[in-house]
Amino acid sequence: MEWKSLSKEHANQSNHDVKETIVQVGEGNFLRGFVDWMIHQLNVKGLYDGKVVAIQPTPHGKVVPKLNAQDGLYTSVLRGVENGETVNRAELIESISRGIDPYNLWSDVLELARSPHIEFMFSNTTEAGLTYHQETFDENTSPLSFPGKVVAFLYERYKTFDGDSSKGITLIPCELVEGNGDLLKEIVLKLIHDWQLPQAFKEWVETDNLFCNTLVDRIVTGFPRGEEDSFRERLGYEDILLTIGEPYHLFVIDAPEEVAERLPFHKAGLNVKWGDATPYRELKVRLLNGAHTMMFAACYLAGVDTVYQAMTNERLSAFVKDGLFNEILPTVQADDEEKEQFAVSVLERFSNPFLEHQLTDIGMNPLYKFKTRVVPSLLAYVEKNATLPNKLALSLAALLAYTKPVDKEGAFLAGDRNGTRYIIRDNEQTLAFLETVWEEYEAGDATLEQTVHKLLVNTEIWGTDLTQMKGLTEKVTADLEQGIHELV
Ligand SMILES: NC(=O)c1ccc[n+]([C@@H]2O[C@H](COP(=O)([O-])OP(=O)(O)OC[C@H]3O[C@@H](n4cnc5c(N)ncnc54)[C@H](O)[C@@H]3O)[C@@H](O)[C@H]2O)c1
Ligand SMILES: O=P(O)(O)OC[C@@H](O)[C@@H](O)[C@H](O)[C@H](O)CO
Repeated sequence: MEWKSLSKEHANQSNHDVKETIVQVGEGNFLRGFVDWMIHQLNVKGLYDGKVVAIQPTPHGKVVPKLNAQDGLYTSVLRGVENGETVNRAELIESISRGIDPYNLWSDVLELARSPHIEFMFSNTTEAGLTYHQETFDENTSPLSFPGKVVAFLYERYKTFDGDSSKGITLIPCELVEGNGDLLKEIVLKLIHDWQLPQAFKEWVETDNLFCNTLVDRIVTGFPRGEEDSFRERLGYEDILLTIGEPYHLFVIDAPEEVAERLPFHKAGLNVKWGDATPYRELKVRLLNGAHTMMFAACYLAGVDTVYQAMTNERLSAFVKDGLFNEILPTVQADDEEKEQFAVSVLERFSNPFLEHQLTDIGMNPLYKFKTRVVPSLLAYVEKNATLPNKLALSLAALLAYTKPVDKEGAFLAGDRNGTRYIIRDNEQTLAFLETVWEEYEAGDATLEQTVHKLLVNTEIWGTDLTQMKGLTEKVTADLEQGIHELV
């Protein structure tokens, strides 16, 4: 049977006279399954009246054409257990009006910047996107970096409204980086300096625009590969942007009361907290993201593909629980009951049978994630116990095994699991370093222990010299020699 593609024919709300009030840098799974889903809830409940324009952050994006082909529509499916009940809820999300590819239609972005209605900017460009890149400014073309686009957008707005203080906007970045709002502001100011833009513009950015720190939490696994047929039957249309996630969500936004009034997520029954994100961040990044990062390589190399498969495998789930409860949890500074409860909820969320969270997806930029999400637990454990945490050390060995290249794969490297190729994705410098170090090993110019030493001594990668941790190089070498799948 031929299914119709999702389009405005299926919409419940009219797209006429829509007011575009939110600009969003990013169009990925997470934003669609989280922020845009939340704006939709506000619109539906009459608590907000505005739509989102999604801007593609990099020249390689593939989502904007799909979004526009579907008139900005897509379906969110939330699957899992909520308040003890199994839910499997599909909802047409109508909060996005359109997408813009700024590399082809930069003039559309500038036109948006000139709109008096714009009041918020959301973003999620991954940790790699929220970084400073030196680049030149040409008013007629899109800057390459995310912060560069923000500066160009704000500058156009500043000029259009002649520095009117009421035309500043509230920026709510969702990248999983500590102090994300402060960092975005810092990079924006640095670019304004680089580009020698007027001092008055800099002052307008600093005083009339608000940069908020946030913390986000929801597992969004994206498109349900392999389930296309059953979804067509269920929905009655073809949706190439179907977005699967769990029902659980938490959004912490550090912003003043007036922002909460303009964007009343909490009144729509959403789990949005207004205030300092720091305490939530520590718990979430160390316990949830830390456990994901600790488990992905070891479980993948042991032969399973998804988090759920790992959690339903006796040996692998014992590994995850041991690492989480005995090695990560005691090192996190938080109220005992609160952290225990959070760790229990993490295991429940990982055991969600309705989510197919691919371990290789969690393994994107794995060395960077290990540095920010696991190394703090490793260091704190050794400091506290004067001995190595067995499971975290094993997860480090697994990470090295996972990132050992066998080939190149476009701009990335390829790894091998018993004849199955997977892509090793990280930043350019990290990949070049891995390639060189492992080539020397393969050429017989370094022993395995010397290779592990070369990897662990790199402070750029780990944020610290891991060879200083007594016995770690030897333990990781021994684990690699024995084979990760034997040990987990
Ligand atoms: N998926 C989740 O469960 C989840 C939950 C919480 C937080 N997050 C965060 O969201 C981020 C995105 O996850 P996703 O599932 O939406 O992935 P995705 O692949 O669907 O989207 C990634 C987005 O980031 C952009 N991007 C990638 N590299 C970039 C760069 N160097 N510069 C600018 N933009 C860049 C892409 O163009 C795309 O818009 C993750 O890094 C993660 O920190 C994800
Ligand atoms: O999204 P990443 O790639 O930064 O990390 C992988 C997972 O740990 C992450 O997506 C979690 O599922 C998410 O952070 C839950 O809120």
